[in-house]
Amino acid sequence: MLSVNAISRSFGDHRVLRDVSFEVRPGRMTGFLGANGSGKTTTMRIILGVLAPHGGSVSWQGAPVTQSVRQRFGYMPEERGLYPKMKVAEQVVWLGRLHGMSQADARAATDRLLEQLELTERADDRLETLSLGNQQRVQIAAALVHDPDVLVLDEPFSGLDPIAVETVLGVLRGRARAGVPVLFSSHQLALVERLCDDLVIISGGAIAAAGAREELRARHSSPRFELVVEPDVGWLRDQPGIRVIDLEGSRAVFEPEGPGTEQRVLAAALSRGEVRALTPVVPTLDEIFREVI
Ligand SMILES: Nc1ncnc2c1ncn2[C@@H]1O[C@H](COP(=O)(O)OP(=O)(O)OP(=O)(O)O)[C@@H](O)[C@H]1O
Repeated sequence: MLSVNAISRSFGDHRVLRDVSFEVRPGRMTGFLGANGSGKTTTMRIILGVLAPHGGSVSWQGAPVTQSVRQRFGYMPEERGLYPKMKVAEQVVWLGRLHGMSQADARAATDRLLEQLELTERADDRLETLSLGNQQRVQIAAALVHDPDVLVLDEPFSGLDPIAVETVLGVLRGRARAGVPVLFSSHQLALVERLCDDLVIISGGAIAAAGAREELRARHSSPRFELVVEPDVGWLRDQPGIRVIDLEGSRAVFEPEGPGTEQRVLAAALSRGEVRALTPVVPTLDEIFREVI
């Protein structure tokens, strides 16, 4: 497990991170969310040792992260640092070699990754001749070539079309299933909602919420129900013990003020006519995000 333990960091007088702690668990995709400037990239840079924290530490498997441990991390930085004039495969092989791989192992891993990322046909093209989305896939290959123990990816899905998102997602999920902790930042909440197991939400340099996605959902949801009836649900406004959130025509969303109240509402609805649905409403990640930041 990768643990971030109470890290803090300032730039001049600007305190950018305050006591940031969270865990990235093996085999899980952890989404790192926060508004622009909230401290995601700074946190990731500290995890990778590109930047030193002013307080706190980062540990891997319970021990402080050293440079040799970091050699086994895979990082996709915000500033995409590949060489535009170098050929795609040559570049990924070279990065594998920098991580200590033999030429043959780096070549085999590169070929495998380029195939998984659907880039085999571009292997001998210079990076600058690829579309931005394809360059982004090469960045993913560069982060993964040495089969890292931990993956830290800054916005790996930005700029990818929906098909490319699925391709990259398949590759990352494969690594997670093999037991690798994967931390990735993203502003695409619908995407994060679909693909992450755990969430870390940072706001103004401090952790606003962290935990398993479903746990966070449960914690941040006040029980709400959607009721759909025939013909009209206007009578719901006069029901005691509930708060009507939204009502239009035959559909309404309400919050029961006490346990079991929704059953009384259901009985009232059935006594008036046809009930099409009474469904619990689960908050979206977008709603949770707005609530906690
Ligand atoms: N090298 C630096 N020098 C001065 N200030 C910095 C430096 N790096 C980051 N900051 C400041 O730290 C704050 C957090 O920046 P950071 O890049 O970590 O945010 P972020 O959450 O990754 O944002 P975004 O979603 O926009 O990428 C910002 O106010 C930024 O201006």
